[in-house]
Amino acid sequence: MLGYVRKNISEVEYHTWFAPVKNLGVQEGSLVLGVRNSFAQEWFRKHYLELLEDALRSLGAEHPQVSFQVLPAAQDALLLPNDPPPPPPGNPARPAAPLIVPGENRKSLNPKYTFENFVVGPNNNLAHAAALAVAESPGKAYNPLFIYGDVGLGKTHLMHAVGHYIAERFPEKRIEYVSTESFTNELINAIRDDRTTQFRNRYRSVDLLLVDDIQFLAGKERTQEEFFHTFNALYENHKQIILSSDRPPKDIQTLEGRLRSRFEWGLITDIQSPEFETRVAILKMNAEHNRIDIPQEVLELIARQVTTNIRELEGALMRVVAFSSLNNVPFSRAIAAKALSNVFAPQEVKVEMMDVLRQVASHYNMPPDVIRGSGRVREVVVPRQVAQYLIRDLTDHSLPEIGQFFGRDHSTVMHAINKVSEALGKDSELTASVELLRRKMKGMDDGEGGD
Ligand SMILES: Nc1ncnc2c1ncn2[C@@H]1O[C@H](COP(=O)(O)OP(=O)(O)OP(=O)(O)O)[C@@H](O)[C@H]1O
Repeated sequence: MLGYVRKNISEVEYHTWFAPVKNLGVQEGSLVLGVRNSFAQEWFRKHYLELLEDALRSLGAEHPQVSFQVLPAAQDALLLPNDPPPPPPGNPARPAAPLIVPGENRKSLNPKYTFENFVVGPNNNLAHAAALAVAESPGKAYNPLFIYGDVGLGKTHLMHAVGHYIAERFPEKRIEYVSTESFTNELINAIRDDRTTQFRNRYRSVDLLLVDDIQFLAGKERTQEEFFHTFNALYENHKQIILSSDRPPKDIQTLEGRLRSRFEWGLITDIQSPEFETRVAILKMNAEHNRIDIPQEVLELIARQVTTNIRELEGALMRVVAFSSLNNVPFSRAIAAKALSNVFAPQEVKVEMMDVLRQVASHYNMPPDVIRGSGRVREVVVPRQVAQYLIRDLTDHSLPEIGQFFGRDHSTVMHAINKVSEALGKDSELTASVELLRRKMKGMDDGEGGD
């Protein structure tokens, strides 16, 4: 909603009126917004009601209703935004200023970005393990720790998690989190105002320095120079440095060689897009956090729609929640599909090997590991062959890759596929199973009719 509002009013207006608003949830079909005082309440009613209703409409609400409630003074004083404000239009989706939490040494950390709230999966387990190691022995384990990966995959989250962990154990340690953009701007201002000494002292006296989006150093010679000295000062004093980037150091163009080599001194680790199970687990955790009781199958539908960016995945969940509560209907796959249909083009669902195995296992009512195991009885061999056939059919994986997944060689897989192909159309039970599974996997069989 805020994203919509922000596009339609000036930045000043937005900051004056909308930044302090608190979401009090949906009550009897109406979205209740907490505002500071009765003056604001009146102002919102007069000037922003229609805009807010339009915003809800754009999110799929058919009969949007918004009301305003004055917050008690104490709540007002403690007012914290629930989420980082949305990016201004035109900028890539990333949170703006981090949230402020109490605790002297972690002022700039987002309270949500802790290890407890980080779901570990095959896509991020190495980065997670490295971050934990660094958190346990800062300045000793890997220095610097360099985390890279695409947009919205949890780099900032992991960095902050290290910050929280260290802040808790060592309240006296100074922790600084900064985006490369802010670092650059601060430096420019410091030079302009003749305050470079203060600037240097500030960054060279921290115990843990977290720098986000270090790829933006590319082409900025003066900032690189300054960062080089900051890096050296911290490194020599065994202070921990963690850097994030959308690409590994070797791919950052126009980065000075001496900086690149320093970035490679410690450990370089990447985060990949999460696979289906991890996406579902992240959604589940988010739902539990927000005390939303939402069926597993709905989470699975969302996880199939959004496959690459976790920020978007979370956005999709919130969209489904908003859609169903504003329209006062319970969660279902059909409702979720509807809520997401305007934003995410119904896509060919990308199926992964593990998805197929799980579906086949549940169809034949046996654990996935048994199907992948070494058993040779017919009850296991048939599901295994069906799984291999469907993986070949529905994914881009090669025979050797499928073989590896099942711990077998590619000729065994080829044999399995041939067996199933030959039986199709002859063995009616097998044919029905394969067709049912194929439909399920393509997301066509949602059991809800054509809603
Ligand atoms: N493994 C995870 N478990 C739970 N939440 C996650 C996980 N990874 C990312 N998230 C959530 O996804 C959102 C985006 O993560 P984050 O901002 O850390 O991404 P990023 O890689 O730093 O993105 P950018 O490149 O835009 O800076 C955050 O809300 C974060 O909490």
